[in-house]
Amino acid sequence: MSQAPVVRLQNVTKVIGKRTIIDRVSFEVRPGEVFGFLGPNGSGKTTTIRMIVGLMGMSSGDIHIGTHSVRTEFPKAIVQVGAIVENPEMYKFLTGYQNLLHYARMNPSITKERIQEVIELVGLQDRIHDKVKKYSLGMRQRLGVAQAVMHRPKLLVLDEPTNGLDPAGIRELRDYLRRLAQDEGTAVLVSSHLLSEMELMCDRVAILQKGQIIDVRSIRGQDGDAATLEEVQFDVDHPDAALGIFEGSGRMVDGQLALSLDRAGIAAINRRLVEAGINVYGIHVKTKSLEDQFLEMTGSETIG
Ligand SMILES: Nc1ncnc2c1ncn2[C@@H]1O[C@H](COP(=O)(O)OP(=O)(O)OP(=O)(O)O)[C@@H](O)[C@H]1O
Repeated sequence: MSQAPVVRLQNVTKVIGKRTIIDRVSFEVRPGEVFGFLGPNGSGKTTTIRMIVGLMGMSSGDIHIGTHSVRTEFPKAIVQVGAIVENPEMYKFLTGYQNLLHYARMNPSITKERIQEVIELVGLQDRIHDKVKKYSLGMRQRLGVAQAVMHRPKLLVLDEPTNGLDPAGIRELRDYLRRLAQDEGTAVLVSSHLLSEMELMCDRVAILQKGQIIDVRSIRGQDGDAATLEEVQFDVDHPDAALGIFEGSGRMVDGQLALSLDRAGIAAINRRLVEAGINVYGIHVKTKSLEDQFLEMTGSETIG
């Protein structure tokens, strides 16, 4: 909790014509965290990701990458990002290695040692000198990730990276994304419409529905075990002020501040509210599995 977020969305909104496609979306991803952006098809994941990487403008709100605003300091913000949003462009008649060399030439800070490092990171060392046209989808994706992280971005963004992968490919993707987060401290943001995949891969997930974040919660404890987290509502006299303190992790439910917390978290949040001069009249704990919540909120057809 103490580390400054790598990416921070604050009330990001996108209006197209008369439709609000993205409605006040706020969340943050911290260094070394694999963060899932989960929602049914059409909920607005791609639109949000396109705004993060500057492929689309925001109607209101802001996104910071580190300390730089995507709105007002785009060049400084985007150099800290590696992304695969559409299919990565690869030269199929070149080898994987030649493709990486080609991209490395555009950035003088990328050394041969770094290229070797990213190849090992994504586990492509045995096939890197084969032509890309011989690669499976999973291998092409690894090459795409290797290319996206060569310049050591603080944030890696992948839109629906599990699409088309078989279970083994998904497991491999999970393993190397976790390695990247742990070894290099990269913050990883991945979108998916499949809860089962997000649960395997992510530390935390935000659930998006109809352009709104309806939940942000942790999936793993620091030791890698599933954390026992609960939805906790704080009945307070100034809910808006309380929400302001926990922007990014808190949300408003029935006029009350709601957060996903473990037992220690409940006590800590209560203390912070009181210290901020906010009166707490009640604390309500609701235990529900992520799957239960996701089903309830978005309908069963989207569960993988
Ligand atoms: N340029 C656009 N003009 C109008 N509507 C748009 C535009 N782009 C996206 N939308 C609408 O915004 C909503 C969110 O789309 P988006 O592609 O972001 O969803 P998604 O969660 O990524 O879904 P999927 O997984 O199907 O790609 C959809 O209802 C879509 O029709």
